[in-house]
Amino acid sequence: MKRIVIAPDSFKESLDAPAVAAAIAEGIKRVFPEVETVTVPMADGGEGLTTTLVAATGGREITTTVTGPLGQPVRAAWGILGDGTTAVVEMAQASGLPLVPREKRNPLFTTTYGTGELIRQALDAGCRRLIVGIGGSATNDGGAGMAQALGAKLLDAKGQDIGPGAAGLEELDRIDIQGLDPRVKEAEILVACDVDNPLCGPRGAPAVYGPQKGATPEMVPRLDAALARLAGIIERDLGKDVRELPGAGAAGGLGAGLVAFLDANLRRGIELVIEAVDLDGILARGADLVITGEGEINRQTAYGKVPAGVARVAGKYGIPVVALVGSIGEGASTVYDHGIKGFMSIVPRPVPLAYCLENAASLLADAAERLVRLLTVMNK
Ligand SMILES: Nc1ncnc2c1ncn2[C@@H]1O[C@H](COP(=O)(O)OP(=O)(O)OP(=O)(O)O)[C@@H](O)[C@H]1O
Ligand SMILES: O=C(O)[C@H](O)CO
Repeated sequence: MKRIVIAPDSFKESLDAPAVAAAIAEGIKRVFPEVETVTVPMADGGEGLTTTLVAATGGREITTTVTGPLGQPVRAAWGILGDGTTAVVEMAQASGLPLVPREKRNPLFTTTYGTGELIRQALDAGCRRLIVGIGGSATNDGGAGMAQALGAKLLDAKGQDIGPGAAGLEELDRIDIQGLDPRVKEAEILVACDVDNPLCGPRGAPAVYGPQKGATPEMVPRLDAALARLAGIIERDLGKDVRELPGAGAAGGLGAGLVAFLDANLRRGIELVIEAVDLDGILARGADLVITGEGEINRQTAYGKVPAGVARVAGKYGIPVVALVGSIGEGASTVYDHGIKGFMSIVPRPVPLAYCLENAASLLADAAERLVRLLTVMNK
């Protein structure tokens, strides 16, 4: 073995993607110090997009204070990529679920206003190409708050600005985008969606992701009706039907709002990241092996998660792909049909999850060492 490309996702709640890649590289070097390890941290649209793209392109992060999901000030980072002109904004930084304490989670009231403020800051900095990562949200406002932060008017029947969250959408009567920040029109906005759900209905944002944000079963139809109301008024006042677009339902309907208000393009997050880090270019130079990974490998993995995306690209160059994972979930074996030749858990013995989360870096390095030792026995 001469060259190994390491292209993992983050392990949620334990390690970000650059740390996962570094730990795997360390484990390989213990056995094969002479092997070239190329670390390419990956992401989809959710948490970690900014760190990943900034690290991959040699860009920089800027930390600022914006309006959090409940209206409180929060510290949030956005990035300028290595090209100096592309901004990366991650909604989870401003409007993400971890920013709301469990007992306060209520998508009727949470807003994406802070995400709009981050977009405005990127425009202020002169960026006219923006990658907006959406996923991991605390919100269900269809991007209404984001649009308000950028100057759109969302008005109730009395001509007053509607309040925050899905509850505000219930009062929505009309939309006026005349006051929208004019720099939005000059900008190319690409959206990295972590999922491809439509806005409403059984596969829509409230039904599928509402409960994790604190929605009770009774609240879900109310949230769904609020987004349907927004979509209807968008169609009437802005002439766009955003309901069924894949990704419209990502981040509580922010996908739909970004298309409606900012004329953005929705993309699968993993595909956008593959392009941004030039995974094709890296693999075209050849490698003996690609190691990918994620916190839990399961049935979802095959549907556009990082390991499946990495395997698709590696497949073009005939490079075998294996995965190191925290947990092996239900349906994990479906990944064999998507180009992943094998996977191994980093868990060493029956230990509590908390131990694995805390010690993920050393467990990963040990597992990487075991993996490459196994992979080479037949070649000796
Ligand atoms: N170090 C670890 N050891 C064991 N299991 C882990 C570890 N880190 C994460 N996990 C498991 O992975 C789960 C998170 O999965 P993952 O990191 O793949 O994120 P996800 O929720 O599937 O989101 P996405 O893949 O879209 O980012 C955790 O709930 C936990 O069960
Ligand atoms: O934010 C959310 O609602 C989920 O991550 C799906 O996008």
